[in-house]
Amino acid sequence: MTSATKQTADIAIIGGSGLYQMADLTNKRRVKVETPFGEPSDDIVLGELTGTTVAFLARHGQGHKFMPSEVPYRANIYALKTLGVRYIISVSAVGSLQENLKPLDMVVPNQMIDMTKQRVSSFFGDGAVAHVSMADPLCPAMSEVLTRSYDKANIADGRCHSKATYVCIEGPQFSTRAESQWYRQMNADIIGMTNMPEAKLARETSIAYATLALVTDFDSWHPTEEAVSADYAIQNLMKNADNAQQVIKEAVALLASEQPKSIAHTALAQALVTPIEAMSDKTKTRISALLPK
Ligand SMILES: CSC[C@H]1O[C@H](OP(=O)(O)O)[C@H](O)[C@@H]1O
Ligand SMILES: Nc1ncnc2[nH]cnc12
Repeated sequence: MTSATKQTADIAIIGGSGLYQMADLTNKRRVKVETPFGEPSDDIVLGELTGTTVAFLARHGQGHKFMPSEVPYRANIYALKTLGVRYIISVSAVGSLQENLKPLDMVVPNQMIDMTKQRVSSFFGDGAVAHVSMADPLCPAMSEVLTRSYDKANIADGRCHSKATYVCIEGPQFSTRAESQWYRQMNADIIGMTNMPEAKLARETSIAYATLALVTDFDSWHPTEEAVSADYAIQNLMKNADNAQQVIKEAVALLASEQPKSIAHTALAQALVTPIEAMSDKTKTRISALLPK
């Protein structure tokens, strides 16, 4: 099968707020994927980017219909797994919790703190137990590719920072000033509402996952900068969406040519506690895409 007609992809992009499509994707075909966990946020768009087939999924759906708590995270990740995806580039708007991370900067975080409260964060259960390692929640090899891609893209505005901690809140409301200060005391650097449980679920499916975070605001802690509003964040995001797509293009080319090994690719092999033979047929069917063949 030529890459132009492939219905599978090695690399996926999950586009967050403000990134509902990729301008340079060619030969687009929309794929509806049903999963045992329901429907994904939207059709998945397969297409070619710099000669490589990629899968694009708008996290909040076209028209931004799903709140962070409502995003069907399990269906999204499971659907990408069934398309053969091994690398997910997650693109996200974030607030800055540090003076040196400024709107229009990009950040490739390496750590996460999960402060979400009402999200299902595992594919397991119903007689199947697995405990994947989340010590390094974002794939180090892919993150290194993202920072290199930023340098290759020659972005005129802002800077790129790495080794930062992303704190994920439930939302949809932004944080109070007291909460924002508390996250700073936790040594969090950036704040968002979506990358958990996405990163946990990706790890359970053995897909490498890394984040390109676009700084849009100073959240609510800053003594002189305006406290974040959706309008303010989206205006800054729109200024940076084209730049993000240039970085993604470089990253896709590097991932396709280098195919980096990821700690995620073998994550489930070390984590499954329940023998497959001990699982019910119903459970095995439900998580079949995850289980070793
Ligand atoms: C519109 S700003 C708040 C919104 O943006 C971020 O979403 P995403 O990670 O999908 O870019 C943040 O988590 C909130 O959902
Ligand atoms: N300050 C903020 N808090 C949570 N999510 C965000 N997304 C963009 N800015 C944000």
